[in-house]
Amino acid sequence: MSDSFPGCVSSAAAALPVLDLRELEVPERRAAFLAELGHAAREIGFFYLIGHGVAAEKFVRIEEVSRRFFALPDEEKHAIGMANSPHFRGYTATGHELTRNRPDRREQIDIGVELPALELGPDAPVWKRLQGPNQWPAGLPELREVALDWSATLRQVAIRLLRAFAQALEQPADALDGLIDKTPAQLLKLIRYPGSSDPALRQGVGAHKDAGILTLLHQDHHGGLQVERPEGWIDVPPIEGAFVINIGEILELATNGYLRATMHRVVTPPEGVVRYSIGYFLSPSLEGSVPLLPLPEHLAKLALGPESDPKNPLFREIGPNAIKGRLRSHRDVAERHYPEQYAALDRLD
Ligand SMILES: O=C(O)CCC(=O)C(=O)O
Ligand SMILES: [Fe+2]
Repeated sequence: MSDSFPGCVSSAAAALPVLDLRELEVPERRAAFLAELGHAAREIGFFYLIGHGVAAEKFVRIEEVSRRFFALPDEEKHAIGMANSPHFRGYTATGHELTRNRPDRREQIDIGVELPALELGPDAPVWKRLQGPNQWPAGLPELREVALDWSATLRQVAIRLLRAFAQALEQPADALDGLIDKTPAQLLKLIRYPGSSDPALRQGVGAHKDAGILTLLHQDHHGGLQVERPEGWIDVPPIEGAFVINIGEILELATNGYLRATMHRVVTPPEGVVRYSIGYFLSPSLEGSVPLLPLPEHLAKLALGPESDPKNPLFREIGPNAIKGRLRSHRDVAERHYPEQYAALDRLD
């Protein structure tokens, strides 16, 4: 796929490290695992994870329910359109999500933590409206059980990794727990990328960094994910049963840029091919703010400072950051539910 893109470097799977989470529990392998984890997250910001313990049946169930969801009639998907939801949950049709102001060629459903909406007075901070129920399709009742089970399972893997990161940075294992110990937040996205050979429709999802703490991605066998490296964009080919893990901007901020949130994108598959992927994003509790870890001197001197986009600076307070990102990506939700913020959006661009 890469040869159709100038400046794109092709790569073997081995271009990204493969880490085995089982090694964390083996006393004589543990130190080496933590060193590899720190290295992968610092140098590349992306790696494959095997030995994560997620049962093969769970992969089968989530893949199956994802395909069945996208195969529902359009009316059923549109009935749970994200524009209905001030909590940014539900279905987004192809072309309706923007990355850097350009439409992505993918359809998806966003599923967060299933909690009731908060009762809010007029002076409540606007980000408190992010909490609320998901939208579930009437024609696929199993989606709820399977998606919430997958999210709960991946949350445990993500938390194990977060604690391993803390230790790789020579901190106590719970040093980053403050990010997640208030109201839980997370996002599960079931995604479908329809193929096209039109060069104008190459953007499956445009180049971006993930906004959260950590992302665990399950991709099907088609490929299309690419990561930015100093030498150009490299392919991240699928490895069966492995998650692709990447660092989000929150972890970059908490480590003063020692760990890296790396740019990545998805290239539209060729005509006649459909790619499915499932992203689990561990998000910080909205009420919190991002700590700055007191890294030991020998690590601190390697921290680059967070590479903040001047057009989109990051706040340490999590709630305001989270709502800003969602409003920019989903203008239809902004227009319908956040008119005041919608009117101000262009000034942010
Ligand atoms: O679908 C993929 O492979 C990656 C998607 C992604 O990067 C995202 O949704 O943030
Ligand atoms: Fe991403």
